[in-house]
Amino acid sequence: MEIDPPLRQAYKDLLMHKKKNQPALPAEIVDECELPLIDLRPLILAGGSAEEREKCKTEMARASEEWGFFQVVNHGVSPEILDRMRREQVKAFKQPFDRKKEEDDKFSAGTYRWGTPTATCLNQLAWSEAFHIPMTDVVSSSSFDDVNVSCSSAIEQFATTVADLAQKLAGILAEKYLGRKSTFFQDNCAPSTCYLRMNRYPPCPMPPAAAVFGLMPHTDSDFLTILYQDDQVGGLQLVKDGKCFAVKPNPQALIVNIGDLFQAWSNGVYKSVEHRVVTNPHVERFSTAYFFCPSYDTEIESRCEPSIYRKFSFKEYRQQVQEDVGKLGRKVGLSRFTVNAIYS
Ligand SMILES: O=C(O)CCC(=O)C(=O)O
Ligand SMILES: [Fe+2]
Repeated sequence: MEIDPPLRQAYKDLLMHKKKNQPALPAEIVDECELPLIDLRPLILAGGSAEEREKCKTEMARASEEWGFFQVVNHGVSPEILDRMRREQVKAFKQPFDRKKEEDDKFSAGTYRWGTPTATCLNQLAWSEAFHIPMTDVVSSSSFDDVNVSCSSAIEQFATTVADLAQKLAGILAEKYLGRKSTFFQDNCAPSTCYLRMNRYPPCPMPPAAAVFGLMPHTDSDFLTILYQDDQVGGLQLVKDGKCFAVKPNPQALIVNIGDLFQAWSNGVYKSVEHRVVTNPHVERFSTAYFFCPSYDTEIESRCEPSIYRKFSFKEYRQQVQEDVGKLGRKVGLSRFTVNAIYS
C-alpha cells in the first residue's frame, strides 16, 4: 500500500505546464546558524530569582526583534510527551494514502493536505503532507479515534502543554513591548482558537536544480508558532538580514517564531520573518507546529503613533490571505495592511 501522496505525479503535471524559458532559481548559499538559545528554567520552574527571570524575558524580546526566531530549552514539555507525540505522528502518516484522504471526510474539512492544491508552477509545489487540526478537534479527540486511541491522547497532551507555553511566552513578549502586563492574549487567544499542524516531508528524488521546496517560503499568519522539529533531519531555513540560514536541529529545544499578527500588534518591533523547508533526497522529516491565534473577530492594532499597520480583524486577514493565494498563487501578507498600502 502506498503511503506517500502522489507528489511525483503533481510534479510531472506541473512540468508540462512549465512556461518556456522559465528561469531556474539561482542556487543560494546557505549558512548554518545557531538560533538564539534561551533557557526558560527561571520562568517555568520555581526557584529562579527576579533578576534571572527578567534576563530571560529580555533575551526573548531581543531575539524576537533581531531574528523573529529563537529556541527554548527547559520549556516544560517533557521528553516523554514529545516522544509520544512524534511516535503517534509517524503512525498517522504511515497509513496508506487513501486512508489519510479519508480522515478528511470524517473530520473537519481540510484536515489532511498534501502538495499545494493551488500550485500553478513548479516552484509552488510543496513536497510535503500535513494534518491540519483545529484545537477544538484536538480536545474533543474525535480525530484518530478509530485508527488508534493513544494517538489522540498523545496529540492532546502535547497540544495542551504547548498551548500553555505559547500563552506564557506571548504574555511575556507583550509585557516587554508594552512595559506593563496585558491580558490581551488571555482575552483573545484561547486554545480553542489555535491549531496544530503535523508535517511530513517525504524524501524528494528531484535534483536540486528542480528547486522543489518541502514548504514554500512563507511567514506564519498567527501571533506566534511553537515548532517541534525533527531532532535529526534539518531542513528549516530562515531569512535574516537578506541572507538565508539553515537551522541546526537541537533535540532538547523547541523553536518559537513570531507571526504576522505579533509584528502588526507590536508595530513592527517583533519580526515575522520568512522561512521555508528544503527537501532531503534520502530521508523523510517530521515536524509539528502549534499556531497561537486569536478568535476571528479579534482586532489587531498596535495603539502606537505613528502606526505602520491599519487596524484589521483576524478574520479579514485570513480572508485576504486566502484570496491572494487563490488569485496570485501566493500570500501577500502584512504589506496589504500598512496604512499606506499600495495594494487595492
Ligand atoms: O517543518 C518545519 O520545520 C517548519 C514548518 C512551518 O514553517 C509551518 O508549518 O508553518
Ligand atoms: Fe511556518
